[in-house]
Amino acid sequence: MSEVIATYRLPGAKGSFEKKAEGIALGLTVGSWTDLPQLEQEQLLKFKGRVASINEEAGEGVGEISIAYPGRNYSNDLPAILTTVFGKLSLDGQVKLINLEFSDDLNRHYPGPRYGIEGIRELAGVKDRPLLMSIFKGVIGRDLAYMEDQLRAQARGGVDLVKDDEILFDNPLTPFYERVKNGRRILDEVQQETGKRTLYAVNLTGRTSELREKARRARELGADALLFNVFSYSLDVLQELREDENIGLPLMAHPAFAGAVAQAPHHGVAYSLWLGKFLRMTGADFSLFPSPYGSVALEKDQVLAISRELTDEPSPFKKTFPVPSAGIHPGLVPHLMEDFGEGCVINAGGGVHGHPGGAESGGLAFRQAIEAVKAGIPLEEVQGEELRVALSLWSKGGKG
Ligand SMILES: CSCCC(=O)C(=O)COP(=O)(O)O
Ligand SMILES: [Mg+2]
Repeated sequence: MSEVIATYRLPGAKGSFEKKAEGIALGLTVGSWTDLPQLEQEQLLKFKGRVASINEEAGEGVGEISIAYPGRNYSNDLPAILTTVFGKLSLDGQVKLINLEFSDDLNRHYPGPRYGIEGIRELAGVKDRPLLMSIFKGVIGRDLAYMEDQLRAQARGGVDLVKDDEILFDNPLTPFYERVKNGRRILDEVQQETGKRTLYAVNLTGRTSELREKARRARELGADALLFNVFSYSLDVLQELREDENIGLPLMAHPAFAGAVAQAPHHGVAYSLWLGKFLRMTGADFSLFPSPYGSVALEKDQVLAISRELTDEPSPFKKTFPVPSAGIHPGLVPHLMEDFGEGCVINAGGGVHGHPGGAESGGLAFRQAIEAVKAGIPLEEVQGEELRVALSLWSKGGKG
C-alpha cells in the first residue's frame, strides 16, 4: 500500500508516548482537537494515520514514535508529503523528524541523481581515488579577469573540480553566463597544457522562475555542472531542475541555510534526511556538508549518517557523492579517507588558496596527500615540497 512512515524523536516520560502517538496519527490526518461524529469517524478511518511503532527508551527521557500516513492523503511530491508528516507538528514544541520511509511505489516517482558517483567519475576521468574540489575565494567585487587567473591556478594544481562559492550570485562584474563561457575557455586551455580536465560548477542563482531557463542556457554555453543553494529554494526546485531533460547537468547541492532546519537538537529535521536521503532522491549528484573536523563542524555520527544515506545500497537511486567540507586542509586527508574512503570529494577553499605557494601549490599539496594515503605512506614522510609546506602551516588533524 502507498504510505510513508515518519519517525519522530521527542521528550517524554515512559507511558506518555502512546497517547502522543495517537494524537499525532489523528491530528495530522483526519482528526482535530474536537471529536468528530461517529459516522464521520467510520468514513474517515481509511485516511487516519497509523501508529507503526513506539520506542520509549530511545534515550534519557526521550522516545521515538513512528506514524504511517496513507498515500491517499497526499499527492506524491515532497511539498505535500513534508506538509503532511511535519507541517503543523514542526511548530508544536520539541519534536524532531529523524526518518521518513517511502513505500516502493512512492519511491519510484523520484528521479535520484542523473549521473551519480559513477557518472561523475566518468566525466572527471578519475576512477581510483577521492575527487578533489577547490572553491573560488575572495571573488566578490572582483572582475572576470581575476576569476580567470584564479581558475587557471586552481586547475593547474590538479583539482578535478572547481566550484563557485555559494555566496557568489549573478552580478555585473562576473555575470553568470560570462562565468560559464570563460570557465569553459580557461579549462579547455589548461587541459591543452596539462592533459587534465577540470570541471567547473557554476552557481545557479536568481528567482525560482528563472532557474530552469538559466540552467538550459548554461548547458548550451558549455557548463560542466551547476552548484545550487537548495535550501534557500526547496527540495522540489532541485527535483524540477533534475527532471528537466533540457538541463541534464550534474547538480551540486550546497548546504547553505540547511542548519536553519536541521541544526537544533530537539527540533526540525535530522541532517541524515535533510542533506542525505532527500537530496539523493530528488537528484543531487553531490551533497556538500560540514565535515566532523573542519571549521564548521557537525558531529561525526551525524556526518556518517548523511554519507550512508547518500551511498547505501540497495537503493532505487544512484549514489550521491559525499562532499565533506569547511576548513579542510591537506593534513586532514588521512581522516577524510579513513572516514569516507575513496568514494568522496575532498573540498577546500582556504586549504587551497591559503597555501604559501598559491592555489596551484595548494592543489598539488592535496594531490600529494591523497596519493600518500593511497600508498599507505605517512604524510610526514612524503617528499612533495607543496605538501611539506602545507603541513608546516596547518598541523595535521588540527583545525585550519
Ligand atoms: C559548510 S559546507 C560548504 C563549505 C563551503 O561552502 C566553503 O566555502 C568552504 O570553504 P573553506 O575555505 O572552509 O574550505
Ligand atoms: Mg562556501
